Amino acid sequence: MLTAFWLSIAVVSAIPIGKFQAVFNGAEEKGHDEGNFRDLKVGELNFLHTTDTHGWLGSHLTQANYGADWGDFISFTTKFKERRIGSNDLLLIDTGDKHDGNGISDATVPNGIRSTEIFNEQDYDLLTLGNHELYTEDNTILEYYSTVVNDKFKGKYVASNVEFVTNESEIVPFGSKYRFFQTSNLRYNILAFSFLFNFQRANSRAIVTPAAEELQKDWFQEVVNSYPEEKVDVIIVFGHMPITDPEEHEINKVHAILRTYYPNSVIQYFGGHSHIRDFAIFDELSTGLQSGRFAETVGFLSIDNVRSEAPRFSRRYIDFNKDSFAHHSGVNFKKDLRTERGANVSSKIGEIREELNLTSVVGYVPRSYYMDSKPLTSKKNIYNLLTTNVLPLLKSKKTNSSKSRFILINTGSIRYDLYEGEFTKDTEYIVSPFSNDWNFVEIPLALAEDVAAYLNNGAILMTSMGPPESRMKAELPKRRDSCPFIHTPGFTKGYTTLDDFGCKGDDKVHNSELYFPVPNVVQSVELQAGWSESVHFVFYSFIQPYVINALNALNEEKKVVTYKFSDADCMKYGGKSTGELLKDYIRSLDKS
Ligand SMILES: Nc1nc2c(ncn2[C@@H]2O[C@H](COP(=O)(O)O)[C@@H](O)[C@H]2O)c(=O)[nH]1
Ligand SMILES: [Zn+2]
Ligand SMILES: [Zn+2]
Repeated sequence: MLTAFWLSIAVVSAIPIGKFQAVFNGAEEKGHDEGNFRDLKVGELNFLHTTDTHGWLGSHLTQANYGADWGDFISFTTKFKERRIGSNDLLLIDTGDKHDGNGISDATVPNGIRSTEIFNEQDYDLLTLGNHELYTEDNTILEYYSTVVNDKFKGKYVASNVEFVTNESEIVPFGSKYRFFQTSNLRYNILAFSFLFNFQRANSRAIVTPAAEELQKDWFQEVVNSYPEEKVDVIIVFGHMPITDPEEHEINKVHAILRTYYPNSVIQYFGGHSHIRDFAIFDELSTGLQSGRFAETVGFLSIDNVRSEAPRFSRRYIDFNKDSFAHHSGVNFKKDLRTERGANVSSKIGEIREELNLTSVVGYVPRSYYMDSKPLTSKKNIYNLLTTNVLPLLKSKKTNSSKSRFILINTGSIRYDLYEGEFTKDTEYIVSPFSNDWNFVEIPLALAEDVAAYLNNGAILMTSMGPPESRMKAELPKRRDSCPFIHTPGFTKGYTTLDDFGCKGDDKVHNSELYFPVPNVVQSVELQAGWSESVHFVFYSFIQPYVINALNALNEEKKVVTYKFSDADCMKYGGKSTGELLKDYIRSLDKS
């Protein structure tokens, strides 16, 4: 397999990049190439952006690159504002997905109830929701009543294309449809919108309208009438929507619509959902920033000459650690970074960890297992571990050892590498946070044996089955040249991000990570000797629609059965979750 180095990707923009490079001349910043920091270029209007934090508020305990917690982040933004911004302006923005992926958010019922208190300690100027706030009613209700209507964020929580169904079954906006305000120092007139991507799996308490459709509604026309171009300095469009979207191009459609009303305005995008660091040039007056995932990154963007015809944009991806935070906020030592409020939040996080027993040890992981920096065939690949040693441990009342069995999972159900060392209660939520039911259908082997291949070749499924970042990485081979592959003794592994401004966006030079493509689904196969009329085909309830679709498409072609598959054919299989089976496997290693 050709080794595909993961470095990130260029962006599909509406107009040939070459044109923009002339406008953004010298955009490829002259960042340092040795082991010290690439600095931030503070401008008139500055932004710090987070997205897809997924409950990672307590730092990455095993990765120093991301060793700051939410309290340190609060200290950083305070010090950064005090010491670097001066008479300019700074806006803090978040673009959703705030649980599902860490014990601090997921070890409570409902998940997020304690982590939301911590998250909301940050003084965001603009915030919104992601699809993970809409999978379950509990999460949606919690998000609405704890954050949307929280006085602290009055007017600041914007969701232009999402509505909430209240307890009284009334349909109301999920926050503000837009926000018009002036920045505190330079009094820039800001018009802000927020769009969630076209997420169609929302629970009954929320309604999502595709962004382009939403912009046809009267409310938007009224906003344009109230705030015509001459009254607006900058339009901010922030939301849980990828900045680079090679499949749906949703953000490009939004941009084209806004440009018909605001042809000469600066439009600044902040995106999320695909879990990558990214920066895109949309046109001479418009760029987009995306700031990774899991509190590994604070995205920085500045705009200078805001009111001119040639605004200048600068971006930086800040590693979420105290060295970076101290350096960029201009304090000499990490100890000087701490603020009282930040310190209080950090100690609250420690209390929650204790209270939720997150540090309790289940077993010991003898070696690290990776999602995509080892190939699927490697014993160090986590999907290889699951399909070989873990999924076959699944037992339930339906298990019939005389029957062949397939167990299929979507690779997006695994959220993080499994590192060598203690497997704690937190590890289960980090690696496999979704509490999915196991369902099954009893089908002929002739159909069962082709389902995985079908699901792995269906491009349409890319957007909702695989790990979020893999959707973009899979596009890698079609992109422009990648960045130099860095392997320098003493450097730590981390991100080297290729974006529309080149390869020097990361605030530190890191050794590059290898990347190997990840399919949409993987499966364990247990074929019993002898011919068995039918097999048990077991799968996550989350992917049931895709399994039914695959069976009917395959049967259309192979004519194995004379009926169409539907939900009625799917039965509960039962048994332990993948996270629990993984714990059982790790415990068994201790005994051997
Ligand atoms: N097996 C499950 N996979 C799930 C579930 N909810 C989400 N997912 C996976 O996550 C991505 C979306 O994650 P995001 O952070 O990019 O929004 C999705 O495409 C699935 O692959 C679940 O309940 N079970
Ligand atoms: Zn996410
Ligand atoms: Zn998302």
